Order: sequence, then C-alpha cells, then structure tokens
Amino acid sequence: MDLRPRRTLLYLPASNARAIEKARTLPADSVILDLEDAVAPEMKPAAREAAVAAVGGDFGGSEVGIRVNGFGTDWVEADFAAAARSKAAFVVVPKVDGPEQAAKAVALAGGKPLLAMVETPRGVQQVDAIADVPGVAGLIAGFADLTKDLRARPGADRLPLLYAASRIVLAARASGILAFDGVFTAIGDDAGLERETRQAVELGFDGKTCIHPAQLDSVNRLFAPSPDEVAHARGLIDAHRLAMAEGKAVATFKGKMVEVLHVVEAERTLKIAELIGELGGLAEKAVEFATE
Ligand SMILES: CC(C)(COP(=O)(O)OP(=O)(O)OC[C@H]1O[C@@H](n2cnc3c(N)ncnc32)[C@H](O)[C@@H]1OP(=O)(O)O)[C@@H](O)C(=O)NCCC(=O)NCCSC(=O)C[C@H](O)C(=O)O
Ligand SMILES: [Mg+2]
Repeated sequence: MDLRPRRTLLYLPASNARAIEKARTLPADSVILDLEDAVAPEMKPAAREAAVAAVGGDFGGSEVGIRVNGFGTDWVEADFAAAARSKAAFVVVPKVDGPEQAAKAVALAGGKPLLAMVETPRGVQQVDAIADVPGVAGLIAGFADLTKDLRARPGADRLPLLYAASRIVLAARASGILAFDGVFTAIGDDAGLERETRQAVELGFDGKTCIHPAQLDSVNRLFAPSPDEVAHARGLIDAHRLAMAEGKAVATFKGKMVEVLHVVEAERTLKIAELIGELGGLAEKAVEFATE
C-alpha cells in the first residue's frame, strides 16, 4: 500500500446508512465498511449492496475498504466478488487461520491490497507465514475474538494479549507490511482509550482500529508525530549530516549516538508528519516544523 497516514481505521456496519453518511465527514484516515460481525445475518445482502454503492463516494480524505465475511460462512464468495469489483481501496478478511487462506483471499480480492485479521489462536501461530503471502498488505489484530478463543481476561494493561500483539508487529515488520491494533470497546472511557493507544504506539503498531467517532481525535493525535518528535528528527538529521561532512559515520545528538538507522527513522517521522498535514489532519504544528 502507498505510504500515507493510517492512524485510525474506523469500522462501521455497512447496514447503517446514517453511520455511512456520518463517516464521510469524520477525520478517520481509513474507513472500513463492515459486512461481518456488525451486520445481522438477514441484513447481509443489503449491507453488501450498500457497501458497494457507498465506497466510490466522497469520504473526504479517508480511504475506504470493505471487511468481508470469513471463510466457511455463507456470504464469503458473494462478499469477495462484490468487494473486488467495487471501488474499495482495500479488502479486510477476518479470522485468517493460515497462509493458504490468506493466499485464497488475495486471489479473491482481485488485485486489491488485503488486510488480514489475526484473531484466532491458529492465526497467531501462523502469523509469520500469513504476513509473507504476496498481496497481504497489512495485519489487523482482532483482540475481541482472540480474547474469547483464549478464554483470557485482559485488564487495562492487556497482559494476556501482548504476546500476540508483539507477534503481529514482528511479522509485519519482517515482511515489510502494516500492522494495526484492535478496537477499544469502552466508548466514552477516554482515559482508557488513551492508555491503550499509547501502548499500541509503544508496541510499534502503525495505527489502531476504532469503532466510534469519539475515538478518532485522540487516536489520531497519539499516532501523529508530536512537534517535539518532529523537531528532534530534524535536529538528528542535521547532526548526522554535519558528522558525515566531517568524514564520520556516527554522530552524537542530545547525548546519544546517531547512525544511519536513526536517520532513516527520523526521515520517516518527517514524511508521516508531512502527509498528515496534506490530509488536513491534526498535526499542522508538526508539519510546520517538518517543512520550515
Ligand atoms: C457501538 C455503536 C453501535 C454505537 O452506536 P450509537 O448508539 O449510534 O452511538 P452514538 O449515538 O454515540 O453515535 C453518535 C453519532 O455517531 C454515529 N456513529 C456511531 N458509530 C459510528 C461509526 N462507527 N462510524 C460512523 N458513525 C458512527 C451515529 O450514527 C451518530 O450519528 P448522528 O446520529 O448523525 O449524530 C456504533 O458506534 C457502531 O456501530 N460502531 C461500529 C461497530 C462495528 O463496526 N463493529 C465491528 C468492528 S469491531 C470488531 O469486529 C472487532 C474485531 O473483529 C475483533 O475481534 O476484535
Ligand atoms: Mg473479530
């Protein structure tokens, strides 16, 4: 997938016309029109049609994808066929258990980037092989389903899920693809959302899936480079450039050693900040630093 901010991926039931209209105006980097768990069985065909009709429309700066129903359900084939012929920017497939399913999903998605959900014990065990399948552009953690399957009882620190979270990020990085955190279901618990999002940033996720408009500002802010981070990145790049001009391969900046790997990371920070600015996002101040 192209490099662009994907801090927030907002799910909404494709059967909910009001939510679709609302999503057109929301600051989600990506929108996922859901055909799976958020849609009642009797509504599946109508939701599929609504998703295809909506996906080509104007969602401001948000890119829009479709989450199909999973393998083994009555709807999977029709969902994939509809998503593949639609204007969706990507397809999300739930409950991917292994590389065979991932490869099948890639073939059915008709050339669209595939985001594979890792939300079963088998999926976690096979996450490296799933991430390696050509056409899989990213992994999305499905921690609600995984919690159920594990019979785990995660608290605010999500301790029982951290192994899976790290496996997902590790697999994504090893394969050069994206990794997204699961949803925070306690709508209105702003402190809880902030804590969980900070943890997702620390773990290395690229963004977080969301379920309600009220979650977007906070998650967007926490995944954007802060002005301090942007200023630090600029300073670090300058310090390294100066050292290179003096024939050195390493420099120090703010008391720490700096090598090319730190420069690469700093350049990525500046690029993300710049792209967020182009989206008209929330990090305008960061962009000022990045472009001055
Ligand atoms: C959870 C909700 C059902 C709550 O909906 P509602 O009671 O309507 O909330 P509000 O009254 O607070 O809504 C205020 C307005 O915002 C709009 N709205 C609400 N949610 C969304 C949304 N997700 N996208 C767009 N717009 C939204 C309402 O329509 C109101 O608008 P207005 O009346 O014009 O002011 C609801 O939030 C919801 O359905 N959320 C998404 C649920 C979903 O998609 N679930 C599936 C994905 S999560 C998952 O599957 C987990 C994963 O697989 C795993 O295993 O972990
Ligand atoms: Mg799920």
